[in-house]
This record gives sequence, C-alpha cells and structure tokens, in this order.
Amino acid sequence: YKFWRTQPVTKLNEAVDREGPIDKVKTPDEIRDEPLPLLNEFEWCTVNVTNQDELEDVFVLLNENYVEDRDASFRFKYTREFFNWSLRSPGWKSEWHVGVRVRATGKLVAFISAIPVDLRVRNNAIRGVEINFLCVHKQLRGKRLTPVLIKEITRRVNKHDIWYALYTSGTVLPSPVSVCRYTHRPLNWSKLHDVGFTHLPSKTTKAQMLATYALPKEPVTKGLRPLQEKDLDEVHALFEKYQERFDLVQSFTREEFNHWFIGGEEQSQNTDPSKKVIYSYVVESPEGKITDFFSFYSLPFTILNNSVHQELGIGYLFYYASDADLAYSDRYDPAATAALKERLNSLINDACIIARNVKMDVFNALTSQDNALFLDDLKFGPGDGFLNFYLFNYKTFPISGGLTDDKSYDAQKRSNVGVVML
Ligand SMILES: Cc1c(COc2ccc(F)c(F)c2F)oc2cccc(OCCCNCc3cccnc3)c12
Repeated sequence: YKFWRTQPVTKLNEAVDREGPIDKVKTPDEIRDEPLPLLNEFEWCTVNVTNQDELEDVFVLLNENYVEDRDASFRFKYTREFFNWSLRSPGWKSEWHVGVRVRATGKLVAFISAIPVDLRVRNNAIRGVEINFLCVHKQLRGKRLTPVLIKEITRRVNKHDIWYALYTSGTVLPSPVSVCRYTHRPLNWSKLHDVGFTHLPSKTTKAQMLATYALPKEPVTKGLRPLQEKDLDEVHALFEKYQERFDLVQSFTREEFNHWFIGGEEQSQNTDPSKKVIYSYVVESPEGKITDFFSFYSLPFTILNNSVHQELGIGYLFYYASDADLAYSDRYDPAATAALKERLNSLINDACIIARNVKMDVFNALTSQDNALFLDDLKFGPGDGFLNFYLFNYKTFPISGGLTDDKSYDAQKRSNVGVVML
C-alpha cells in the first residue's frame, strides 16, 4: 500500500532496534505553506466547531458515514456534545479540524481532526497530537482521499512544530505499538439479544442469562460519589501517580484533567441527562481522603436494521486510579496485585451499575491498563474486535496490550498501555 511505505512509520514486520523519532527533526519553515492539491470538485475547509451549523455538518457526516461493525448492523453515534468535549480540549485549534467540501454545494464530505497531547513513551516525553474522527463519505470511498487527509493534517500540525501523533484503528496498518482486545459487559442482556449482539448459548434459558448478568440496584463501594471540582487537585495527583506504571500514557495538565473528567463548561451547564458524555466518580475515605477514581464515557451505537430498537446505549471505560497497591514498592507483588484486584472489582462493578442506571445496554472496555485484573470476574466477555495503537514518526519496542499469545486476557502481565482513545 504505497502511501504507508512513504510515511515515517515502522514497516510491517520490521524489527525495531532502537526507540525514538524516525524522521530527523525538521522546522516549520521547511514545511509547505499551501494545502495539498485536491481533485478540482473538492476544496479544503477549516471547520469552526463553535459554530452550531458547522458542528452539525460534522455530526451528520459521521453519523451517516463513520465506523460500523463488520456486519454493518451498528454505527458509532458520536453526539454534538461528544464533539464539543473531544474536539475542544485545552490547546485545541480550529485549523486542526480539517474538512473537505464539495466546491459546488459546500457539502462536507470528509473530515479529520487533531488535538494536542503530551505523551510519554516509556521515559520519553513527546509533544504530539491525537488523530481521530477520520471519515470519508461512503460515496467517495476509493478516491484516495484518506492519504491526502492524513498528509494535510500532518502538514498543519508540523506547521506548529509538532512532529509526532498517536492514533488507533480497528485495522492493521504499519506498525502497531500495541494491540488491545474489545471486551463487553452486558447490562441489558435481552436488548443485546434482540439486536443480535449476543446469543443464547445452547442448553441455557433467557432467565439464566438475565440472572448471570444481574447487578445490584445501587453502587456498593463505601464513600463513592461523583467527582467534583474541589477534588481535582487530589485526584489529578492520584491519577498521575497511578499511571507512572504504564509505558504509553497521556500526561494531563490540571486544566486538561478538568476538561476531560468534569467535561468542560459545555457539560457543567448541561442538565439534560441524555446529553451527558463523561461520568467521573471518586471514593472518599472516612478521613476525607480520595483513595480511588474512575470514569466512563457515553458513545451510543445507531442500530441500522432493527424495527424495535434505534440505539444501543454504550458506556466505555475511560481512565481510573487507585491507591490500593501504591503502598507496595512492586506493583507485581502478589499482595499488591490482590489488593488492587479487589479494589478494581468493586469500583468497576459500580461503574457498570451506574451505567445500567443511566440506561446503557453494554459496558465496553479494552484489555489495556490493569483491566485484565477484573475483566473475567466482572463478566466482560472478549469481543471479536481488536484496537491497534500507532505512533506516527516514532519507533517503539512493542508494548503489551494485556493479551496472551492466544489473545486471551493476561491477568499476570496485564498491559502497559495507559492511554485510552475515544
Ligand atoms: C468499538 C468497540 C467495541 C465494539 O462494541 C460493540 C460492537 C457491536 C455491538 F452490538 C455492541 F453492543 C458493541 F458494544 O467494543 C469495544 C470495547 C472497547 C473499546 C472500543 O472502542 C474504543 C473506541 C474506539 N474508537 C472508535 C474507533 C473504533 C475503531 C476504529 N476507529 C475508531 C470498543
């Protein structure tokens, strides 16, 4: 595939003998000023997501043309609120919200975005961007628009003296830094069964399946409550300490932590529960100390071919932290692992209960972070999808994604991927 052969990425099956930048560092003035050439019927545009009409164009394009599952039964339904949250994180730039419009009609037919992030790969700090929401209208597939979109967003990012990027894909490209597996915890088993996501195992009744996935009415962890602004400094410190253990992380400033976990002014003013995107909770000890934190985000699926159900409510595990094993010098100490496992089981089970109480039908997680410690116990079944993590212009030795050689959960080694992509 010619495009990837000309990009600064590790070739498929190429042995990595060192970690670090691939291209020699350039300067912004070496980068061309004008956008890449497009077919004459198309024109570049910069989407102004603070303009409701332009935000609507992005919403409609992705709602009708973004990632579907293999059988084209479901399509991601990123909401307007989701875009306000994910595209306007601290340091966001409108010129990194790149669109392609039809010159004659102004119709938005392609999009790609970048947001600035501070990454750490093992002990190397990298100023980069996260690339997301790459989408080409279904009727324009096969016109080689994707390589041009990637080159144009790279040009616009390089112009700001940024040379590295993190991105994920369900497909295998050259060359994954890590791969994680999709996992699913049914919350509303009968609806998942109705839409064909889950099946009734032989010699099993529906009543047995409902009993298997039944959850308590309310969360059970003592001291659990929603995250509040007053907690931010303490939770931010707990979180940054907790994720020191991972080899691939996004480091958050206090302002970024506020945006990603409180949700920015968009969510603070929002009172409509159906528009809530990010759910963040803390555990406060009797002495008033924050000992744990978890978060999940709402990203529904549109159901494409079902007369009864239009949408699937889906919660995705986002970031979490606990002090359960921080008292131990070695995170792999069996006692430390047991303490963390017990705490995470309680926390993430409560996350599932809260997700079910806000009408989500399934709770999704990857095999990243320390998830392998609770996935089996909390009944997260392995999905048939894998998420590959990629770094642009940066070579790394492979980072474990929490899977054993036969693609099952590795509760022993767990994962060294700390970053969670939306
Ligand atoms: C996606 C995804 C899945 C698929 O989940 C379902 C598929 C079909 C269903 F009927 C259903 F109910 C699912 F939950 O399970 C997951 C578990 C953990 C994380 C997941 O996706 C993380 C978000 C990925 N970013 C969106 C994306 C995904 C692939 C390619 N490009 C962008 C996923």
